[in-house]
Amino acid sequence: MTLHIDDLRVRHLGECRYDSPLSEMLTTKQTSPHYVAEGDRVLLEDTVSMLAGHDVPPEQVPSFEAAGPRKKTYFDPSSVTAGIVTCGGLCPGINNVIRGLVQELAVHYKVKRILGFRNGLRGLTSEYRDDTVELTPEHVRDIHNAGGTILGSSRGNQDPDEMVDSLVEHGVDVLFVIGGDGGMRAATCLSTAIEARGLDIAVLGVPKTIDNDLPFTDQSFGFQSAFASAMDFISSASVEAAASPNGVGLVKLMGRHSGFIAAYAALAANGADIVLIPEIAFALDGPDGLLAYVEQHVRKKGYVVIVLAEGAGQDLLEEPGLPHRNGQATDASGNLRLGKIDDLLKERITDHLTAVGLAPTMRYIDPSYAIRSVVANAYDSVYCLRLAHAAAHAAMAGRTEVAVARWRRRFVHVPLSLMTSRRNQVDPDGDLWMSVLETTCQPAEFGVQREGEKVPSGFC
Ligand SMILES: Nc1ncnc2c1ncn2[C@@H]1O[C@H](COP(=O)(O)OP(=O)(O)OP(=O)(O)O)[C@@H](O)[C@H]1O
Ligand SMILES: O=P(O)(O)OC[C@H]1O[C@](O)(CO)[C@@H](O)[C@@H]1O
Ligand SMILES: [Mg+2]
Repeated sequence: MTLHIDDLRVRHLGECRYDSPLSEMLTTKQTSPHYVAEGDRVLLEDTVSMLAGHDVPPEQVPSFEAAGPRKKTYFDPSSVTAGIVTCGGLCPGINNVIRGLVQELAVHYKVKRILGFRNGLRGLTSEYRDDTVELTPEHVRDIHNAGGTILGSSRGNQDPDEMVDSLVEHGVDVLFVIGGDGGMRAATCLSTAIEARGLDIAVLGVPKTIDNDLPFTDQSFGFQSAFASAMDFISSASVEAAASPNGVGLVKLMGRHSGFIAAYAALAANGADIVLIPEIAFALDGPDGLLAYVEQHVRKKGYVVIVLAEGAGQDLLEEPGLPHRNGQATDASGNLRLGKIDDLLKERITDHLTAVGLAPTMRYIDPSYAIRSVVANAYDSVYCLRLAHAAAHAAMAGRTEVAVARWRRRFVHVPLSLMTSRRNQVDPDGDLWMSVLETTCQPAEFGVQREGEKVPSGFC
């Protein structure tokens, strides 16, 4: 997808006319390796060859608006009511973001009021819109010490107009939506409905997902805490498998369409022999298939450790996502329910190893929600706080239909249209997957050949 600078432009509600309470801090600020001055932009691409591909002057090269405080604000802070909503699956650090928003808005901007809508976007429907919670610095002082979200979350679709009615009823001027891809889509719908009614309400997204599947952000908050937690389960599976006759350690991790948690956790644990992710198809049978490789491993090493992303190998299940597998084809938000690839692998590996005289001891671990309900680690805590600051500044400056993100280590404004334009996935030709292959020594693919390519039989 080739992007033009216009694709990266951010919507403004209007001219910034009020002196920002932070303006004094900004008087001497200039762009440096550690700061991007107001008005400067952050490049989308970062290699010489990619930049050389654009035959345009530097100011037209695709770039993001830099995040951060402005000298002037669009809103008069003292008259602002802010709303916060958290939606979708849990993710470490949501409370940190809520806390950071409340502190920045209350302490520095001294906004009039901050409302938390409860239980996700459901909290903006007519039925639940009065079940709000007033958020103050005192209220949020210690919430970063707990996982989850103090506001609650949910899945399920809501009518944008009904949600806008709730914002109007509560006099909300800026709404912060902390959500994943679905949440960012919902924020876009809300913003469209707000614009259609000619209302002056800013909608800001703070991208949240342990799957790290949102684009145009280096990594999403909470991802690091989640894969650090997943790492411990891989280590446990390795210990168990190594101590068992023909041990098979199988760890299933979250990751519907993107295998980042599996890849990073496996690298962190550095004890996995095989990593299977949704982005790379694999065959079970045949001389280059997964089962033959597992057998070879168990014969040579005595055990094998497999890290499996939940969305991997869905094509191997007869009817992926169909009702009989999980009761319903999709969840309340329309996300496809996945087939149980872990069940298939357990069965096929056990059958295969038994047939070749290596009856296995299966050590299966599904940490499931345990990795996303943890408290944010120190890195994520800092990251969440800084994202919250960036979101508060963007809102007060009248930016709307935009998400805050960290891009190549700088904080930037990403139009929601871009945030929802594609999915971030592990690139089979990228250096992350190369590191996984170097670490596990597994072949680049199991029995599935790309056109005109010979499948290598492994590095080690
Ligand atoms: N395409 C869409 N258009 C409008 N709203 C949507 C859309 N998809 C999801 N939503 C809304 O966004 C909310 C969150 O979506 P979803 O449950 O998919 O989680 P998410 O934000 O993607 O988070 P995660 O994937 O990390 O769990 C849902 O309650 C739903 O109302
Ligand atoms: O059971 P829930 O809450 O729908 O969440 C499950 C999904 O949420 C995620 O954590 C994030 O979308 C996925 O990895 C996982 O499949
Ligand atoms: Mg999602």
